[in-house]
Amino acid sequence: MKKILLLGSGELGKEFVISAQRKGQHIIACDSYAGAPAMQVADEFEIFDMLNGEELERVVKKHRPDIIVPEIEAIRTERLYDFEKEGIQVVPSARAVNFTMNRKAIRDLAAKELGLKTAKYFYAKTLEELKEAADKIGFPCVVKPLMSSSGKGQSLVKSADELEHAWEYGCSGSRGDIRELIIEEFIKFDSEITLLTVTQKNGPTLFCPPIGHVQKGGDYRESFQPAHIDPAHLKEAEEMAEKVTRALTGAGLWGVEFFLSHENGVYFSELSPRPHDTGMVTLAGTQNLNEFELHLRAVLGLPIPGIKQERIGASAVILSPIASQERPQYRGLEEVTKEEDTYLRIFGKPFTRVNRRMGVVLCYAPLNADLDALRDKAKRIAGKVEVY
Ligand SMILES: Nc1ncnc2c1ncn2[C@@H]1O[C@H](COP(=O)(O)OP(=O)(O)OP(=O)(O)O)[C@@H](O)[C@H]1O
Ligand SMILES: NCC(=O)N[C@@H]1O[C@H](COP(=O)([O-])[O-])[C@@H](O)[C@H]1O
Ligand SMILES: [Mg+2]
Repeated sequence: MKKILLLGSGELGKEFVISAQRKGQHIIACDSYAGAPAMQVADEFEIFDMLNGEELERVVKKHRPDIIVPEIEAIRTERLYDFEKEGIQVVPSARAVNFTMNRKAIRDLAAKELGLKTAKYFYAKTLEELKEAADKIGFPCVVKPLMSSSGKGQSLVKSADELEHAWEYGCSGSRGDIRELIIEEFIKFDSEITLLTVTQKNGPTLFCPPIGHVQKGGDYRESFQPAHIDPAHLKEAEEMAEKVTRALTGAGLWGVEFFLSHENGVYFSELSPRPHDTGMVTLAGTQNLNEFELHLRAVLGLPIPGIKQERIGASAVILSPIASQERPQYRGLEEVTKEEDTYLRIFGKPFTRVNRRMGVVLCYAPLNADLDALRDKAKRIAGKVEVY
């Protein structure tokens, strides 16, 4: 049995804990608030600010875990190098977690060192620098904080007079104390995918069938598997995923994000060194092993005999329309449960924010079924669940 310290306890962590406990592991779930989803199913929990290095060290010293599994980006990741030196396994590696928490580190590694194709980009430390960069990139362009996730602080800028707002919005949506943004060329992609990639301690890098997804405001709304893409594009994406995960080092499951364009090919966007929100579609049984089980096996160095697509699947999110400190309630459970081949996962978050993701609807069908119809079904059913 291993002692696993989970840093971040959202919906993705909750599923990971369930997989880990089913294999007899002991989990301490951490987050900044009480009653977080993964804490509800873990063996122990700790509530503290994971961006605070001293606090992080205190918790690591207290529990002496064998393995640290980061579940979010907002962690004092520099400290992870020390823990790794002391012999604790950091997942997938301290380097991977440290590089991916800041868009600058991962983007420069991918574009400059590894030569992967990405959107053109610049960094800006002031509004003036942002304006100069926008001049070079043109409109529309995308502005994001260097440190954020789930679309926080992100804006699509259509003209120069929107830059000031994008600057303010980006700075306010930034985690931590740095005031620096990335400005990117807007890629007119035809589709986007997440390529779940598994790096192993003893074994080759494995790929899941590609997951297609749709985002709104930088946050995922629906995903489906398999995405039907050009085999040449898939091959290119797999090669890029292999390169970037090798450069970041370590064992685990990664969500590697790409934009696909018929005209311009494959662009690397970014990656998570952990299960991906769009990968929740694998909870519909689309594969023999879902993304959380794959992550766990890779982390523990257990064999993965192969990844097989068993059926097609679609996920659609349930967002909160309200902001409240009260425990949320849900209407429409009968509406969902009367549907065939459908699962509902309410994450159990103890309070709401506007547009906070509270649950997901998962639908599946045989491999030869119509994927578009399945996507519509998942969205229709998710629309029947009301958070209040
Ligand atoms: N340069 C771009 N051109 C076109 N669309 C973009 C660009 N950058 C981001 N987007 C859109 O915004 C979405 C979110 O962007 P990105 O993945 O960089 O943000 P994020 O906050 O890290 O999201 P998450 O943490 O949920 O993965 C992308 O999936 C894509 O739909
Ligand atoms: N795109 C990253 C992502 O989906 N992360 C997932 O969302 C949780 C935070 O949710 P919250 O903001 O509702 O607390 C995280 O803990 C993780 O499970
Ligand atoms: Mg993303």
